[in-house]
Amino acid sequence: MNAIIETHQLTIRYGDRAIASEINVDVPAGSFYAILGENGAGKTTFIKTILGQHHNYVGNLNVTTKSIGFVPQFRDISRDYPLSVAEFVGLAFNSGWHLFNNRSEKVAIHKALQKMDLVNIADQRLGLISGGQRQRAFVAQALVKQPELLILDESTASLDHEHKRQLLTAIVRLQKETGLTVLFITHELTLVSDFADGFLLFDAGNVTQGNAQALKKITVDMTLTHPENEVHYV
Ligand SMILES: Nc1ncnc2c1ncn2[C@@H]1O[C@H](COP(=O)(O)OP(=O)(O)OP(=O)(O)O)[C@@H](O)[C@H]1O
Repeated sequence: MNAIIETHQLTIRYGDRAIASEINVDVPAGSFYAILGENGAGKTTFIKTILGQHHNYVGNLNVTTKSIGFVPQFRDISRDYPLSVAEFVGLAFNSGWHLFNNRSEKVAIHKALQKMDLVNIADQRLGLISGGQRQRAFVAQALVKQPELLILDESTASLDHEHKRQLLTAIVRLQKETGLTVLFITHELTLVSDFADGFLLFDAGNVTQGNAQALKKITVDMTLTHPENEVHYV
């Protein structure tokens, strides 16, 4: 299968300091990959490099698409946030706070709302819906331009178990139906091992790649070693 992201001897730095060295990975187009690693291991910096926001690297990085939707880790939405869910999703087409969307944009917004099961609450204010619904709205905004690659940074971290699974189920359905490639940064091994086709593990400056079977094995090993909390050790 074709790789959507391929690296050869890629070393990513801040200043002179290597964050991750000699990365050799290839993520197949249409796959769902978990991006794993402890806090500070370099996951976000790798993603920024893919997004073209971080340029301090040597070696080869080949990303075959420019059509990338990104759901960042932190988004501060207060209860008095003024936009509706649909308006928020439509911001993907606008710079600043210009809220006019033309006809084809409105169709795309509606499709993205449908994909994330948000049509029924499209007119509700983003600040007043539940955390799970809000997380789906963030994903819908990233999907509105129909990206080939969707990158999610800890999008399930604040959700309860049921809503974590619901969000991942919706994303995997899209991945299978549309051929979308998904990179999912997470610390939640047990959760993601039920969904992912493979993983990239950032650990002490090295990056290893593995398939779904290897991910299951890591998950079992980690939860046996650290039964009290699977989350903090990856
Ligand atoms: N702007 C920056 N300048 C210098 N060093 C940075 C900068 N941003 C991050 N770093 C360092 O780079 C390393 C990797 O950080 P990064 O945010 O990529 O890790 P991460 O795996 O995404 O962590 P987390 O799971 O906590 O989000 C860390 O040691 C961090 O301190």
